[in-house]
Amino acid sequence: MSDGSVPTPFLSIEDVVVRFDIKRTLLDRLTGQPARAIHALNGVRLEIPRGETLGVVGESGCGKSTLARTIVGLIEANDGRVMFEGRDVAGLKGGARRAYNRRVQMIFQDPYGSLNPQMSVRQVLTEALSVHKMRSKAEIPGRIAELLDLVRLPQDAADKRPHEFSGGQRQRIGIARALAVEPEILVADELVSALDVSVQAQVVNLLLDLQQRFKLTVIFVAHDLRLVRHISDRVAVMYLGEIVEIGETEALFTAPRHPYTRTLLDAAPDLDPTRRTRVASAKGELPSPLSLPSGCRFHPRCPYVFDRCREEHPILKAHGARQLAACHLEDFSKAGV
Ligand SMILES: Nc1ncnc2c1ncn2[C@@H]1O[C@H](COP(=O)(O)OP(=O)(O)OP(=O)(O)O)[C@@H](O)[C@H]1O
Repeated sequence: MSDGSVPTPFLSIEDVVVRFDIKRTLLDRLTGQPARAIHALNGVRLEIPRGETLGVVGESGCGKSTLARTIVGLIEANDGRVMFEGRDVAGLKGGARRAYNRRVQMIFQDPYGSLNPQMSVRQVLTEALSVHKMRSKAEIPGRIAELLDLVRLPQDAADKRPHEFSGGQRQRIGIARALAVEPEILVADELVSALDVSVQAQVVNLLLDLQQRFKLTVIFVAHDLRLVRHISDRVAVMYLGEIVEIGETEALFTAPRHPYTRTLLDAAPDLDPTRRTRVASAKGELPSPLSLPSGCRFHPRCPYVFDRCREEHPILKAHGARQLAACHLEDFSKAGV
């Protein structure tokens, strides 16, 4: 509590803006082209309570990975703040910063790329345990055995190297490495998208078990809506660097409040569309993040567009107790097209 009455949010993302500047070429300079930037995050605002699993979905290029990387501190925001237990992460120094880096762990899509091929699993885990001084030297072998059990790998895995494992097993090693430092938040960016479908469910169920066992807060970035529905308490839908809808998982999946969410759900083959009223879908391609549309960023593709959408940027507003959506229509599913 900050003043004895208002609870301090566990993790809050406050109007975060991230731009990637594009280097001007010689030709750009000669032809007087102005400097340009990719607008990857355009004012993302989000609070994540302790213990929640938040799914983050949206088309490729909408800023999911940028958001994940900004939360763990791999990308610095141009504007806005990431607040952890009421403190601005950008301002954390020394021991406080190291503590944040330990408490918030990222698991990457490609464990092969993030695991040193020369190191055995034992060395990988020993390194993780030593960097953050999690255990004394004498305690490390016991902790490694425990971690292998936790991610359901056999004990002899400790002396093997990454190439001796399947993709799913490597992903378990990545999870064990993250767990070694006893994090409170796990940020999983496309954790299973490189794996076979049959293996995906096993790894996601493992994550779900670990989340419950250690009361972890999980940010689960994924394309696969079926998996997101399975694992998440709430889901945030991103479009062109903004959250256009956020809500409790079942509410959002059964009665989406933003036309873009509906488009995403309609495009997912293995969700049951018969439970939703059919409405019109988005048209066209995702606009370039180099030059954002005016008003509602979704308006050029929205089947329900009207004048206000072209001019006024909608903010997230409540639809009942369980959802927020940034759309000028009160209820788009009742609008005529
Ligand atoms: N390091 C970078 N330099 C320049 N542009 C970048 C960089 N990282 C991301 N971008 C751009 O920022 C935008 C958002 O990318 P991001 O990877 O966050 O989207 P995403 O939703 O995670 O996509 P995907 O689902 O394909 O991973 C894209 O236009 C992308 O090309």
